[in-house]
Amino acid sequence: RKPRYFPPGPAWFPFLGCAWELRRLHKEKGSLSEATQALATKYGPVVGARVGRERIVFVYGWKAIDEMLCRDELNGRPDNIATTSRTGGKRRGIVFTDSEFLQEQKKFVLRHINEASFRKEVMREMIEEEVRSIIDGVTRAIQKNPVVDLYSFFRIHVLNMFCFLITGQRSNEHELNELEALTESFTRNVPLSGPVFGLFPFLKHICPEYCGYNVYVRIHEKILEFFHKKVEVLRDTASNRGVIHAYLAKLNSGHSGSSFSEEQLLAICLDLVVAGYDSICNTLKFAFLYLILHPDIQQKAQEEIDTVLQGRPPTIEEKPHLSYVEGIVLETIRTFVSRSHFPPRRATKDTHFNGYFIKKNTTVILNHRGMYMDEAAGWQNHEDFDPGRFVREGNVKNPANFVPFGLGKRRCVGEAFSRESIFLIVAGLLQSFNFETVPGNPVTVETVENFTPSCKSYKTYVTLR
Ligand code: HEM
Repeated sequence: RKPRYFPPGPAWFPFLGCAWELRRLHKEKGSLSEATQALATKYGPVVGARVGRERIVFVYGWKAIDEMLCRDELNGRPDNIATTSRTGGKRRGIVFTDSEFLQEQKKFVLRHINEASFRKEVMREMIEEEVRSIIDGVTRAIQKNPVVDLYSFFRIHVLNMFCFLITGQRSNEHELNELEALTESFTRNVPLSGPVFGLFPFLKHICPEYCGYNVYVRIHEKILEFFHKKVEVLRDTASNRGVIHAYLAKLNSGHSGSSFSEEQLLAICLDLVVAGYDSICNTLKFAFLYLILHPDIQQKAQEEIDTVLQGRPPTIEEKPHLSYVEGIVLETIRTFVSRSHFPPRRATKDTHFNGYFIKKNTTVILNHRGMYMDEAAGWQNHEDFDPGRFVREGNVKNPANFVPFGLGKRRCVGEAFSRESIFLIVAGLLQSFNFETVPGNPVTVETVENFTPSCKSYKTYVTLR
């Protein structure tokens, strides 16, 4: 039964709740974020629903989400079979934990990621070298055939950057291929909307293979096992870099606190790769899709790169002078995130929001679309790809209502790493090549919903500049 003062929404039917209506809207609109936008249009910015046994509140629009992001009692994460079966039946990691446990672990990881990433010369050099390797790879490929799938070039190099962040070491080709296959399988098997057995847990007992439970557990076990092997190798290696090393040092210090454990370390590695890798790769996939669709934007960025860099390779130090290229990065991130929701939240106690009652343990889902694809939130011509909206008088302007990495205690831990690595790859490739559509191969910006939003695979006609 609906609790009193629960937000308005579609009718609840026995057993399924509103699952059928959500599925219908999803099909009709083509994406989950547009489906929940349609609910907001009908019922208002805060919509109440039930799917299976879960009560869900969907929140839409900048005003409501801005308020919600800073409410501590709405900062939890769901505690259900989907969030625990990924890590041996216990809540571990960062993405799906909360309370004091999360605070202690997140503080530690954030400090080490930020130290390991762009403030450290060695990480910066590593990323710049990976960008050079992408450029070399594309240069070699187009000598044989100018039509290439750029995405396949990014993936392995971006993965190498991640492994470096986590392990402090370069990974060999065999390891990268193994992790690449695992993340590929993860993306294919874990939908954007979460696994169906998370909402209908009994399916795990009736049809564990068919409902995706077995593959879900298997794939997480394999990724954890990959990092377990890494930890064993790094345990006896003298190094002062990478999240694993810092975490092991903390465990051995005798002052680690009860939330620290080796199982938790493995879950953190899993979270970093799963939460971040696909997001960076798909943002890059969208960036080059929009660039081939807008030769004028490409040309303007190249003129800026040529004027500022005078042939030098792009570096992070030069970023403030390449505001239009940074505009491309921000505009791509805007179009990428607006195709999805924030990771689900949970009310950690009974509370009121926008005049409605939200019971403890209700799942709360915030829609990015209403924050960045809506004139009401201040985005004029929001469907257009326009990097200029982030540039004013030659400087990057980051509007206060542009928070694609979140705000407050649950803010993304990979913001700096993402922004810098995407910038270096986009600037490096634009400096070296021209990108065009392939004649006879139409491309589309339609959303494909994998674990993170993506677009259909496309090929690019690439020539050296
Ligand atoms: C384009 C790239 C990315 C975007 C747009 C993005 C966006 C986000 C957003 C919106 C959240 C949720 C914030 C919230 O719930 O309020 C989040 C959480 C998170 N992100 Fe990212 N992210 C990106 C890349 C990365 C990378 C590269 C990493 C890892 C190095 C990463 C690790 C995480 C983690 C661990 C969380 C969970 C934080 C928490 O639950 O407290 N993300 N991200």
